[in-house]
Amino acid sequence: MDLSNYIETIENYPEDGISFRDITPLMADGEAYRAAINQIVDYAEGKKVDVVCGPEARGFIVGCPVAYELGVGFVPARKKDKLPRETVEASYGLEYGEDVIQIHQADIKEGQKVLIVDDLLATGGTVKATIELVNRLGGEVVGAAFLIELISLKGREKIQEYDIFSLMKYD
Ligand SMILES: O=P(O)(O)OC[C@H]1O[C@H](OP(=O)(O)OP(=O)(O)O)[C@H](O)[C@@H]1O
Ligand SMILES: Nc1ncnc2[nH]cnc12
Repeated sequence: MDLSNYIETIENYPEDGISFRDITPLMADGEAYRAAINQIVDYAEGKKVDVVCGPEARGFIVGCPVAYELGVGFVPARKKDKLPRETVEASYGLEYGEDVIQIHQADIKEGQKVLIVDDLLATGGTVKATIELVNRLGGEVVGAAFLIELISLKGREKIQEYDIFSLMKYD
């Protein structure tokens, strides 16, 4: 199954010059969604993952079913002021704009093996900030998995010391 058939490209969204890669057609198709999740689960097998961590919002859509299939928990990295308990936070830049994400301090335990999952790797700002938070809490990042990687934005270079997996590559 060619999963790229389920990705729509919208030019000049949300800003001029951005080619937005929309994953919602893939999510809307049960077979394609399952195939994509299963490929990330296959990648994660053998890594002894204790917990999956995914950034809001699209990281939840991809990360939660991966965690469920692996039989482990899911830790949300949320945009600022959405989490009610004590948090750690990091700010970051992305392809369009900047943001702050937070993780509950209590959600990652010292020594846990953490798999980061998101829909898309662009500049790498989001995943780098997420990794930084996991590391600060004593977690060990064992990999980062994405549906889509935007090669020309070189996000991979920001996290080159980590094991990175992506299902589909675009310029
Ligand atoms: O590699 P980067 O340059 O950091 O870009 C990738 C991030 O951008 C998108 O999230 P966005 O912040 O747009 O939030 P959303 O998931 O809530 O739409 C996407 O889901 C990734 O998390
Ligand atoms: N080009 C893009 N398409 C979809 N989501 C994105 N997040 C950051 N850049 C993106």
